[in-house]
Order: sequence, then structure tokens, then C-alpha cells
Amino acid sequence: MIEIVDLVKRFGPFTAVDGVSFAVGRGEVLGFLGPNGAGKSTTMKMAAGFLSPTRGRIAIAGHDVENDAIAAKRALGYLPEGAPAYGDMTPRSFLEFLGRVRGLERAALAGRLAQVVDEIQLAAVLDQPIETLSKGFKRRVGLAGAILHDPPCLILDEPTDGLDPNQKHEVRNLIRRMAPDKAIVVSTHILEEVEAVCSRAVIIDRGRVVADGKPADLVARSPFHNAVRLRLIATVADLGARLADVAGVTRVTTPEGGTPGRDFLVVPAQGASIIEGVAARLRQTGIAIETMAVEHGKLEDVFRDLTTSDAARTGARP
Ligand SMILES: Nc1ncnc2c1ncn2[C@@H]1O[C@H](COP(=O)(O)OP(=O)(O)OP(=O)(O)O)[C@@H](O)[C@H]1O
Repeated sequence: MIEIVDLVKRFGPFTAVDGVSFAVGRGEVLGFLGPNGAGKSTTMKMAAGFLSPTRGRIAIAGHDVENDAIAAKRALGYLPEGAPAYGDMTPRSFLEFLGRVRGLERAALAGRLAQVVDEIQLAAVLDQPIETLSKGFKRRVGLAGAILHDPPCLILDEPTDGLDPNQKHEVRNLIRRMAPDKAIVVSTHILEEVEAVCSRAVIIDRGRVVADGKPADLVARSPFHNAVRLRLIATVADLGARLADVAGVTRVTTPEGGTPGRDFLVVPAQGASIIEGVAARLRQTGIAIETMAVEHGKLEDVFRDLTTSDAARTGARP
């Protein structure tokens, strides 16, 4: 439903998007991730037809964004960064305006407006000028505008930015509810959000795709996937040496915030399952365990491994 093929965007000598390709089908929620300046918003602007690509092709519900722009825009709901709106309008007049521009009939528009206002909980501010709304409500007005015409494809640039935890939860639920019938791309910096709502994640860095997979498969690439977290009853000074030759163990460290000698993180090679070997060795050597658990790893570890830090990125790209 959303197809992006070899997309490139250059601003003068600077390449912001450098050969990005991915496709999103109905029922998929794709988390689009990357550090600041990686090229996420630029990619989304091109997909929404707001910016012309230097090279590449984008199709929305089968319609080419460049050559069949109106049909492509009809099939797309787009929430841009910051969700610009006309500040002196109220959410009601702004959404009615968008509905008319979208060509919704009066009765259909009234029906959709009521539905969206209820889904996004806008009733309390419906007749208040947008410029007087809190950041979270402004964002929600933008989101309401993106879904008003019930498009099959959605591109949402940081939809939960500026929302409080309750509102974030509501918007994630809304995305989950809409997901079965739509193809959705969501850019976010909140990695837990990806695990909570996305069926797939694409990570870009310096304009290039560096990972594309299910969140659980990406998490499995964490160096801490299948690591064993231990808390011992009494201090053991040389646990590292005692576990060094257990199959699959590469190193033994003190986890962040742990007590040296009592809290340990036993790290495996390439996600190997080491829990049984570690447990057996502890039993053999008579070391008493208070707690023991297998770590899954975090998307954050994988993200940091695959993407470039700000410092490394300051040099200009060709
Ligand atoms: N109109 C423009 N002219 C020149 N450079 C631009 C323009 N728009 C974006 N860029 C540059 O392209 C790069 C990618 O920007 P983009 O906004 O797509 O990143 P992003 O991944 O969305 O970042 P963030 O997470 O901070 O929103 C940045 O270095 C940005 O400065």
C-alpha cells in the first residue's frame, strides 16, 4: 500500500536521503526510526508529496506520488512534524475546512467529524481557537485532520510528540485500532512505542536503511539478548573466573546500578542461550542465588549499535 523505491533527496551537495526503499502492506504499522537528522521527516515529506525526490519512486495505494498526485493524496493521511494548523480557527472549523477540501459531503463530514472528535477526545476544545490550545491538543487536532477522510494509508511524523503519558497511551490505542485496515508509518524517538504498536521497524542512519525487521527480531540482535542477570545471596569476588569456561559465555559484568560482587550480568556470544550452563555451574560451585533472570535486550541497544552519534555525524556528507 505504501511503496518507496530507491528514494534519494539532495539539498545542494548534501544527501539527506540516500537510496531508501521499503514497502508497507495493509495491517502493518511500520516504526520509522533514526537519530536526529537521519532523514526521516524528509522521507515522509516526499512520501506525502510535499517535497520532490531527487530520484526514486513512491506509490500510495498504487498511485504514483509524482504522476498521479491527487489520487495518491486522496489515499493518504499525513501528520507532519509539529502539526501546523491555522491558529485563529477552532478545531471544529479547521476540521470542517479540511473535510470540505477533501470533498466529503455535508452529512458524511458531520458523521466523520463526530467519530474523530470522539476517538481523539477533542470535544472539550472543539470551539476554542487552535492557537490557545496546549501542545498536546494541537498535536491531536493535527492527528484528527490526518485521519478525517479515513484514508487507507497513514504517515504520522512523531504522532505522540508533546503528549502526556495518558494521551500517548490513547494515541497508541487509536493506532492499534486503525491498524488492521490500513498501512501506517509512524516515526518516533520513543523506542518503547515501537515495541508497543509497530509490527515492523525500519532504522535509518545518515539517509540509509540500516535495519528492517520485526521489533522482536531486531531486539534479538542486542548484545544483551539472552544475557543472564544474577543477584547472589552473598558476595563472590571471582564469579567471572568461575563462569569463564561455561559454553557461550563471553563476559561477566556488574549491571548498571548493581552492587559489585552481588549483582552480575553474564553476557553470551551472539545471543546464545547460556542460562542452563550458568545455573549448572553455580550449583556445582555451591553459590547461592537470590534471583536469576534471562534478559531479552532492548531495541535501544540495537539502535545505538547501528546508528551514528551526533559527534560522528558532524562532518559533511558527500
Ligand atoms: N530544506 C532543506 N535544506 C537543506 N537541508 C535540509 C533541508 N531539510 C532537511 N535538511 C537536512 O537533511 C537532514 C535530514 O533532516 P530530517 O528532518 O529529514 O531528519 P529527521 O531524521 O527527521 O530528524 P529529527 O529526528 O531531528 O526530526 C538534516 O541534516 C537536515 O538538516
